[in-house]
Amino acid sequence: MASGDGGDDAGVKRVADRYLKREVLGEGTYGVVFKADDTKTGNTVAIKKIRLGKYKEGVNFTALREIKLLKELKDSNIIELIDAFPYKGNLHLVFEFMETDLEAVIRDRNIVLSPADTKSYIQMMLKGLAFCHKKWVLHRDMKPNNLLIGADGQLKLADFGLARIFGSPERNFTHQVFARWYRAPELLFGTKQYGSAVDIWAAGCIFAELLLRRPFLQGSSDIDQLGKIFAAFGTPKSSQWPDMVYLPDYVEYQFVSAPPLRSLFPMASDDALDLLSRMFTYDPKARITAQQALEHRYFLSVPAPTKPSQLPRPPPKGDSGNNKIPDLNLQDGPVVLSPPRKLRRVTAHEGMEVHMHRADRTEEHPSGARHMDDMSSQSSRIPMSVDVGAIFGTRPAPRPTLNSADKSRLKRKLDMDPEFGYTE
Ligand SMILES: Nc1ncnc2c1ncn2[C@@H]1O[C@H](COP(=O)(O)OP(=O)(O)OP(=O)(O)O)[C@@H](O)[C@H]1O
Repeated sequence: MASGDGGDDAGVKRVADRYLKREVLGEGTYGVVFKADDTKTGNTVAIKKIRLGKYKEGVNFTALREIKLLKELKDSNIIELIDAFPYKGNLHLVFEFMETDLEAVIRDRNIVLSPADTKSYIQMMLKGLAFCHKKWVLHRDMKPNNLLIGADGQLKLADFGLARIFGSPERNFTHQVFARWYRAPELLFGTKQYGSAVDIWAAGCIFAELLLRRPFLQGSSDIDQLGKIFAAFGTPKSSQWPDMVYLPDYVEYQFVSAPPLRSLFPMASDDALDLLSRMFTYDPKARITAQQALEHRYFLSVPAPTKPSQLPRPPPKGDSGNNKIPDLNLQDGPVVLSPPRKLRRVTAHEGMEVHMHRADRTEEHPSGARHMDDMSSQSSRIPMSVDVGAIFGTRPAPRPTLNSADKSRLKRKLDMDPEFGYTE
């Protein structure tokens, strides 16, 4: 039981005269989440207690106004934000309670997902995205554990808009590294001006993960993430993505051609592959939108999506052993696994990498936007031989081979990113 909110002793605590706080459900990027009873409605809710920290000053103004907007986002595929209030120095966000999430579905080895089940989950995800994008709200942190599943089987997007309001104040190693796997290439190239296409890329990664039953592109650093993307889809040509060369962290990679998508997803239908390729379009301006994706023939062709109430689901969280994190080396061959949340064993080296990335990425918020004209268009050539097999995580990603000129040009990158080694 988390402490410090309510007035009473051990056991149930009352929060803001309305909620009876029960057990802690977990801790995420923004703070602790606990289960509670809403005495006003009799419903079970999940309360996210956000440590305001350095955002204390601003939260009363901008953040609370934005949160008010989030409360108005009501859709059957979005987690409802029921209430929001500051309490004892923390902001409390009250959400409808959900039994499980897509991460638990993907990694549950007892669950067999039929093509119709996958289609149903993807359709619900895209419906939620399309609704929010229509209202100009981005998610920015799409990943399987942010797709919650209710007792009725409905999948709902959680944490919508929070990344924009709060940034990633407490993003630690675990949260940073797994969020990376879903990052769009424009974000990895350091764009400051991004749009709903970043959510579509992430949604494509989640689609792929449902098909493969393991994370698709498991980069160990931002550069390695790009390497994994290029190994899967080929290096982008400027004809495919004309604005790419203007992005702040753009570097030119040695050309790698794309393997057939079919070779990466041998079991997927042609329609599924076509939709995937449109979600993984490099140029964010040309990437399919959520609404267009919903109109794609994948959703019109057989099999029809499974009804949510008939979808296979793991037992509700908190039931025996369901929350155990498997003890796995992520790069050791194909495993049924989605990003584990509470992987605490971090080597000093990995911790250092995260620290460096955090420092490097502090200006991600749109308020720090630089105009494209201000951005350096100088590029460095990184000869890089990428190995398609590496994207399956069966062996480490190949090291790029650099000559001395490359080395000095890339010194800054190497300083930032100890994972990015090189060989003579
Ligand atoms: N509405 C909800 N209903 C039930 N459980 C929830 C709800 N929201 C969050 N949880 C659970 O609370 C825990 C913490 O969730 P939170 O969203 O803060 O972080 P996370 O999803 O684990 O990681 P991240 O912050 O990186 O997204 C998780 O176990 C999550 O499943």
